Amino acid sequence: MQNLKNIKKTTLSKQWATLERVDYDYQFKTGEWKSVSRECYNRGDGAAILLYSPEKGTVLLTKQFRMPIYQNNKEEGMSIEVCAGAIDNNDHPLETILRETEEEVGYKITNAKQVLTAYTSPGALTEKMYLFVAEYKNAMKINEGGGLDSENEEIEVMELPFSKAIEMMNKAEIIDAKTIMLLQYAQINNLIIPVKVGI
Ligand SMILES: Nc1nc2c(ncn2[C@@H]2O[C@H](COP(=O)(O)OP(=O)(O)O[C@H]3O[C@H](CO)[C@@H](O)[C@H](O)[C@@H]3O)[C@@H](O)[C@H]2O)c(=O)[nH]1
Ligand SMILES: [Mg+2]
Repeated sequence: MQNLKNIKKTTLSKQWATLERVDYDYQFKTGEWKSVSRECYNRGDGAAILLYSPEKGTVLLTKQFRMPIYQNNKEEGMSIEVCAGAIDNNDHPLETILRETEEEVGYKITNAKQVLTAYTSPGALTEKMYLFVAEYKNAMKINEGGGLDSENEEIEVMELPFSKAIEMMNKAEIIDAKTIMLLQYAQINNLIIPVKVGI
């Protein structure tokens, strides 16, 4: 970029993830150069997946306690989300999401389709998320899911009619951005057509 120079990074915190302050000079459209400072939180990239069953008309979601949400609103700490996980250093997003599907919801899927890519909060986070969809079937269930005890995860698996998930999204009971993106993707693309009884 021609309108960006003198980038200087200062690490403000380096623990679980890294918080950096980035100072830089940016040339605005008027031609004027200005010094700008932005804090960037880096916890890597992520992958998420909407697991759906066209036969049953259902989706598999998770429910877990999220401290950052609780910090914002004490009433909303238990978050309903699609299965998701952080991408380990050199993993491919697909490998990550197949592993997370086993750990969090207990299904062994072998394939998934990447449908969207999204920066989840570009004013603050470096995180890019790879969003997938995949069909699941009862025969693919290999364990109860729930996440890893060793990582202090406690994840409730929820199997819901797709229509119920959409209703929960519309009533702001589902308020996680990646989950909303994927539910709306499924809606727009008619992934789950309601079963018509008696036809
Ligand atoms: N000690 C410690 N552990 C942490 C911290 N933050 C996360 N962890 C641990 O790191 C693991 C993260 O679990 P994942 O399933 O890999 O990620 P996630 O929390 O579900 O995050 C997913 O969704 C996020 C929200 O949309 C995404 O930000 C993220 O990229 C990912 O896709 C969990 O075991 C959690 O205990 C922290 O600050 N300290
Ligand atoms: Mg997770």
